[in-house]
Amino acid sequence: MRASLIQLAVSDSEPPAERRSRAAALVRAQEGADLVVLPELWALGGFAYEAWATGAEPLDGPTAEAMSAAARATRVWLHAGSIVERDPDGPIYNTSLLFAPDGTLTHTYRKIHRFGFDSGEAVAMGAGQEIVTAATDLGRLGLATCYDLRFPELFRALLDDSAELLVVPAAWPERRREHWTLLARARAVEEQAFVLACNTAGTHGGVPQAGHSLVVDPWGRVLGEAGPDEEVLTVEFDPAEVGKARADFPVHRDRLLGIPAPVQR
Ligand SMILES: O=C(O)CCC(=O)C(=O)O
Repeated sequence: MRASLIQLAVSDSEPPAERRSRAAALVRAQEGADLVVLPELWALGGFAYEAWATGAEPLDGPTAEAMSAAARATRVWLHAGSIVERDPDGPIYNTSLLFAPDGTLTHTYRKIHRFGFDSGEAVAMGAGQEIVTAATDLGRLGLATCYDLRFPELFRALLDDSAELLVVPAAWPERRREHWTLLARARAVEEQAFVLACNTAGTHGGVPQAGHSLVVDPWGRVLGEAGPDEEVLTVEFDPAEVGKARADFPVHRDRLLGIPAPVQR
């Protein structure tokens, strides 16, 4: 299969409507790909907190509409990164959108681990409550977003739901780039899965982004890695490698499903 990760440069100066058109054109340019991935919160900016309340949109809002049309025109599975979702009955969420090649929105995932400690998502957004995997003709996708990458138990839950291709849109800062590439590889090795990790480039909310989107195979090998700037990273691989890796090195068989309790002293 061929996957294209669109590492969009996100700035505070480009209006969201223009960035939407630009992203849609980039998706349409990926003809021949099977799966196209965009980063986290690329329309408003992952660190542009002050833009979220007014820019939040519903699941049939302008970003979803543009991405559905782009997926349909290009006949690709499109993981359109995430939007600031306005839930009419609740808070805002950081919600990822997956579109089928006919443009149908088949899955959404609300980010479970909110980043920011005492600011940003952690105070402004609701936390997702559901693990999401998606059966596709390419394999089963497991959905996670940015900061989620630091929580291996989420990825174990995705494995337990048969995920083979772990798709991680992000807005990961340059300051912690080493963590980004290291954790993407760690999750691939642990779950014996492909990791497709798509970051933003540029600077939003005053936070320079790391770029360096990457695709990692189930052995932890980096099949392709972007540089720091806007770029489309295209990688070809065989999803059947997941089953082969799990059969050749059946480490999951040795999982202790109940870790022994600590000895009381
Ligand atoms: O965990 C990190 O270092 C970055 C996470 C982040 O920027 C996010 O989840 O938006």
